Amino acid sequence: QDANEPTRTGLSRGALKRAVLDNLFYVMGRFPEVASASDRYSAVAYTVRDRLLERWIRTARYYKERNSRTVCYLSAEYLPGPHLLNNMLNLGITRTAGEVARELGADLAEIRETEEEPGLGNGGLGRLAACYMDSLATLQIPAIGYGIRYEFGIFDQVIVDGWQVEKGDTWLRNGNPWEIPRPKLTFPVGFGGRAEHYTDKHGVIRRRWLPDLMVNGVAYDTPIMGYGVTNGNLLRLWKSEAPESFNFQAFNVGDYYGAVHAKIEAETLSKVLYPNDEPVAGKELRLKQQYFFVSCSLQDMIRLQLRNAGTLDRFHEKYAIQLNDTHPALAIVELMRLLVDEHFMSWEQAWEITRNSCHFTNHTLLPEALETWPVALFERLLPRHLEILYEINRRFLDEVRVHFLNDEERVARMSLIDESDGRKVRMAHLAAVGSRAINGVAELHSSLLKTTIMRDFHDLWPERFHNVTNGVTPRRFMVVSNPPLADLISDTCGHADWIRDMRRLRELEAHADDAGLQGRWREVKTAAKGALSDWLGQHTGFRPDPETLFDVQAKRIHEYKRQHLNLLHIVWLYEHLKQNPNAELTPRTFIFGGKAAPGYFMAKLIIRLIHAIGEVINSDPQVNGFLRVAFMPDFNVKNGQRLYPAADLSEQISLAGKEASGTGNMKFAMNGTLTIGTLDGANIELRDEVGHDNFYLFGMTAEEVQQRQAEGYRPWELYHGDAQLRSAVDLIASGLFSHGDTELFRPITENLIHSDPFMVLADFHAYQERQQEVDRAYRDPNHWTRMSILNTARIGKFSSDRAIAEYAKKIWQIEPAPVELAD
Ligand SMILES: CCc1ccc([C@H](C)CC(=O)N[C@@H]2O[C@H](CO)[C@@H](O)[C@H](O)[C@H]2O)cc1
Repeated sequence: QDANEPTRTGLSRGALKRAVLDNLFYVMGRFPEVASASDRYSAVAYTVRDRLLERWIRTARYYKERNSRTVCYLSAEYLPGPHLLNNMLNLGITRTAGEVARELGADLAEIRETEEEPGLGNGGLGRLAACYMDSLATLQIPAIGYGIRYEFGIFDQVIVDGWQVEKGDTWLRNGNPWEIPRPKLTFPVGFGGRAEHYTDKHGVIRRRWLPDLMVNGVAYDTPIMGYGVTNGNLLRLWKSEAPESFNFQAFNVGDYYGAVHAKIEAETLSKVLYPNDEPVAGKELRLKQQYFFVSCSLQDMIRLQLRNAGTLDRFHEKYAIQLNDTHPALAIVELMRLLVDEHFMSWEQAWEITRNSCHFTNHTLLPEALETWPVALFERLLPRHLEILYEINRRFLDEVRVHFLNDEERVARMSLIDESDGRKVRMAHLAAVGSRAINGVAELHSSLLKTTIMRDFHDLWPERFHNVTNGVTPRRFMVVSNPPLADLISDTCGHADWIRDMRRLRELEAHADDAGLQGRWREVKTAAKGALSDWLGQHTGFRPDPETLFDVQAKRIHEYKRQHLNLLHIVWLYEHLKQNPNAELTPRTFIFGGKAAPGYFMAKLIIRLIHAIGEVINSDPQVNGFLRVAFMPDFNVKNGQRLYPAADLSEQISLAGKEASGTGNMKFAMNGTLTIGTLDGANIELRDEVGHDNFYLFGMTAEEVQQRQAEGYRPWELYHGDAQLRSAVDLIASGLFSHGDTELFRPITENLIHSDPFMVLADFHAYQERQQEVDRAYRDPNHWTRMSILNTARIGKFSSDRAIAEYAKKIWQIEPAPVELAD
């Protein structure tokens, strides 16, 4: 360490080593001999954090001085994953940190295992928000990610006798070195009460809200650094607290519960994440959570703009607000309330500012996932907002009537209020009316948006509709997850620029048939499979054989994602092998991963069936040389990073038209995994990019699905008409996989025969045939490896950098604000 290198921010091995020991001593109060793994992790984390803060503060000062236009990403969910290794990569100190750890007799791999991830999300939507925050910083676009600092994130999944059991996610029990509490940044948020007229000091009659319950929102900031740049953006998450945490009066009269009641009440707001990736009707706390973080975020944005510009007149020029699905859609009404009621703007000016500030992304077409809230709940919780919402609706429907004469049906269809069965607020309609841009997350999804759930709005405002196909960050899902592959790619391409510009991966194409590269490519994959097998061995007691084909389906358990189609094929394969012991088959291990929403019975039963089938097959000597089934418990970002590098085949088999995009499909393909999938979501674009010969396609198209459903789908006819299909279904119903209990899986088999809403039986044969093709192809390693290399080489489009560059150009009209490290 040279003498004048600053200790707190030096990046040399000496400086880092000094800093780790200092943090262990001065922050953790430990010395190496007695330090625990978690102490060592914290000491390293604080060392890395110090080096982030310098760049972060430099960025914050730069943006303030220029009052740069800023993206405000409002999301009820974020899945950033473990921070340590990602931040080391962004600072370019991964290798040095590894050396320092070794010098201190520690092991970076052990330290990284210690880190708890902030599981502040359910799945795709939450992880996408995190990928986008990474790319916004890397593209040097000023951005603030606003959300909720749930004390308990998504549950930890443990499997007990084949059943999912949810465990509380105590991610904060060892503290969180990556966040900076901002107690001074506290905003009041009201609930309930009533609205009234009053005359202001200028004699103007105005409207105001008198809530009868107040809570405080306190900010917690997490730096989000860019890769290879100085820029660092902000993830600002809100924690709810009671304005007065202890009521002494109550205490003095011995009402001890009363003394802390308000505190408990208030803190429940940010206590726990709703573990469903589809709405549960009328959950009051969920609506309160949504309003809580939206109000804190908008009050903070107004504070910053008044500080920097002294006026709100150009609020929409300063901020591009992105609504991550309908969960933050209340932002439209709350911004109107703040501008009109608290900053005394005219309705017209406030509306111009609001609808030119907001942009809305839809992430699902599933009717049950479109949020609606009972008007009665609004009346009670947010009376002033309901008034404003009625006024927005009145003016909007006038516009509809003018545009579509004599079409009251359309007016009723488009209204923000669904007048049928108990009057509900349609949050997707509010989001559309109050936004200047509406986008889907893959080409098929965006076009289905315009022809189905948002059809009327597209008829009215075609210019507002866009598509921005999802993307994922290569930093976490290639370089951090799969360093050997990243090194091999950089060696082959002769540069690491692909990490910043994934189109450069195309340079791999020329080497796809190169025996040397092919050999090393297979070694990297096999090593990753070995590491995954070891982890599964330790955590489930079953260690798959890395020599088998790893066929992986990892995502939330949901019937539209059709994990049960995968299982039906496995049962068919099992029966086929039992009947044809000499059948030629590539030894394969089917690996599943994914959480089920706690209240979703069928999803939990599917997890039980995966384990039941695995138990029988894995212990059947007649087949277990060729067929194995494994379940990775607690699928999350951290465990996903073990899976993506280790898969040979990725299952993207949703019913066409149901998966908005999918992002796991991209993460697998980036790591040289081939895909078997339907023409759904981003699968379509992925297949077009990697080449139709390098993708295993099967099944109906979205049109064919719609048509088949329109004609009336009768799954029982397929069941009765196809012996192979019937025997596979019957084998599950027979009790073979449930110790003779023919009741346990009846809900699944009955559902398949009598309703099969996601048309598993209709796509079965196409799927089974395509899987046979996969089986044959895998036996030709050169051919398979060539396809694997071409998948990685041609995956550049699916970088979240490309997606964010598209949002910046098409949706937000924002320019980068590059910050230099030195003045
Ligand atoms: C109110 C409960 C709730 C929670 C989350 C959601 C999300 C919209 C569900 C979700 O995560 N959707 C997924 O979003 C990904 C990112 O765009 C897409 O890639 C997936 O296809 C989509 O299912 C809906 C309803």
